[in-house]
Amino acid sequence: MSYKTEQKVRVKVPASTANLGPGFDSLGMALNLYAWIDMAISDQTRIQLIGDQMSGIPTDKSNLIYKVAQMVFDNAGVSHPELEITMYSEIPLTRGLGSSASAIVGALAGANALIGNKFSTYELFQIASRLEKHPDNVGASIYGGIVVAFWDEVKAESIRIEPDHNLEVLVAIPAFQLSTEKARGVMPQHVSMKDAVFNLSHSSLLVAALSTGNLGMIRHAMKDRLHQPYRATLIPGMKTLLDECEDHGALGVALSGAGPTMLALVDGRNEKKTELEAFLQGTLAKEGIEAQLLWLKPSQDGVTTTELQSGDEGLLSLVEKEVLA
Ligand SMILES: Nc1ncnc2c1ncn2[C@@H]1O[C@H](COP(=O)(O)OP(=O)(O)OP(=O)(O)O)[C@@H](O)[C@H]1O
Ligand SMILES: N[C@@H](CCO)C(=O)O
Repeated sequence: MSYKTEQKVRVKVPASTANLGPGFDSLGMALNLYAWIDMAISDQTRIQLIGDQMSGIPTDKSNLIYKVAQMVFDNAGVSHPELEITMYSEIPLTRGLGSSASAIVGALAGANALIGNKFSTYELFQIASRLEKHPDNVGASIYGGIVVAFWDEVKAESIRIEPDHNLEVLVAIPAFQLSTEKARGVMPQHVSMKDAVFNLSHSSLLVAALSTGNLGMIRHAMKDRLHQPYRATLIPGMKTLLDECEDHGALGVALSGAGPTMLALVDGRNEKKTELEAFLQGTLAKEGIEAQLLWLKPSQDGVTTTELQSGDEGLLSLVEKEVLA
């Protein structure tokens, strides 16, 4: 079988926040912070990573994006061992905003586009869930919006929910990194039936609240007993934020993904935004943690790809001119 081979593609992929509190490994929301990847089949592999977020990421064939792209080609039965890859990302690395999912999804979409989109979006979601081992971040980065999903180690299924147009997101991104591996390592192997029921009822209610635009219900629903109490030992100040953010204007608060970023959902019409900012930053500062605050929105768009023409400007030039959008 032969495929139309594109020369060069550009992928834009959103960041994501996983869990939203009780929806451990099953709820994700795409955020309007993005990574871009240019990918082309080449005669020699060259990997260029642009920007501060990329520091420490390898630029040889051990790079995750290169490896995931090769997996797509192998699955399709084609061989393109040499690739030219350029990536620029606004998504902070290893902070709980889905940087690894953005790399996996971006690589899958880019490589798939180069071979004429042999795989459907659903098939890419299956591969991405298998690679990431949970579908929440990758689902949001692929489909955009809010994604409810499961992965049972054989297949993944998901439904997208449209985020309420008043929903805004304030994130506090600590200066330190926390790997998902480490944050999963502090969780117990078994939980009580009581805690399991607590989470399934709260997660179900949260999904219903988000689906119906019942923003007032979020403060009751966004509570978790499966992972946050354990992970709070890794992030000083987290327990205070979980207990008190709602008194300072948040609709609800959670650890973003595996952390260390803290995330507050906010009604855009709320007048206590400055108070919430001060509370988040002040609480972390009291523990000696420097944190960057960012106001974000849910990203309606999931991953997108465009075919580049020979005259199109490269990512580096667009980043330097600050016109990348
Ligand atoms: N652009 C990239 N290229 C190659 N590897 C990357 C890239 N982005 C992330 N990674 C890999 O993913 C790791 C971070 O994944 P990890 O799951 O620990 O955090 P995260 O994805 O940022 O947060 P979370 O999964 O909690 O939302 C990095 O240390 C790096 O190994
Ligand atoms: N659901 C995952 C997201 C982080 O990758 C976790 O909380 O470990």
